[in-house]
Amino acid sequence: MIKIAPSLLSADFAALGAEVAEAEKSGADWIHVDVMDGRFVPNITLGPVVVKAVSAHTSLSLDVHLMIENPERYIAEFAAAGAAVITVHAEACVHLHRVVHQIKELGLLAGVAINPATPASAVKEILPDLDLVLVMTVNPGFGGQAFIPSTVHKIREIREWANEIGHDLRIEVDGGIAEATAPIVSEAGADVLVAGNAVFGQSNRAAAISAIRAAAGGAKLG
Ligand SMILES: O=C(CO)[C@@H](O)[C@H](O)COP(=O)(O)O
Repeated sequence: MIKIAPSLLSADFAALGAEVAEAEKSGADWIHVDVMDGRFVPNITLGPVVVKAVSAHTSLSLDVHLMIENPERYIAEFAAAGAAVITVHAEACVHLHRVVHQIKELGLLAGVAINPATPASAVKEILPDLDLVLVMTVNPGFGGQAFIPSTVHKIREIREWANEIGHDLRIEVDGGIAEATAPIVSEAGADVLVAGNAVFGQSNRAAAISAIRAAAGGAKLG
């Protein structure tokens, strides 16, 4: 089943409560929360205080994507704030296995993200321990960037590895996902589609979510 996770980065930051409530009403499955520190990525966004505030306005799972250095220092705080999924970057974690298990021990789903220039092999060894792999389809830091097609083969590779070991892995994609790119990533094996501009940038969010879901689902059926 495809999940659509609208990214808060493209929402109205002055009305986040209303924005997540509307996304839920419009058919979103998860809410994707982009946490940026101005060091790992060249942008600064929000922290656990905002995650907690947002969690009061939705019953959907909060899918927290940590684009920060030293994520191990903040995992407990994001868990307490209401995160259901926490994803850290392979490039930001020297002790990736320890960080992944820190997330799982808190009862959350654990994800690892890889940047466009990072090979899929960066997650191969730890794949059995993961609930989710996030294949970045843009360089992290900003919404509204163009999808990078050369990232797609990594989705396929990771899906094959997961199938080989019989592991029920979620593969998430993030960056430039819209009606046109959804079938490409879905056909390759992605099943959680993050969409910022293609949902929150549209006036009719329900129509935007169903168009992306239909495009992705069509590819799977085809
Ligand atoms: O993590 C990021 C960017 O670093 C994303 O979640 C963006 O917010 C996606 O935005 P669109 O490309 O879908 O507009």
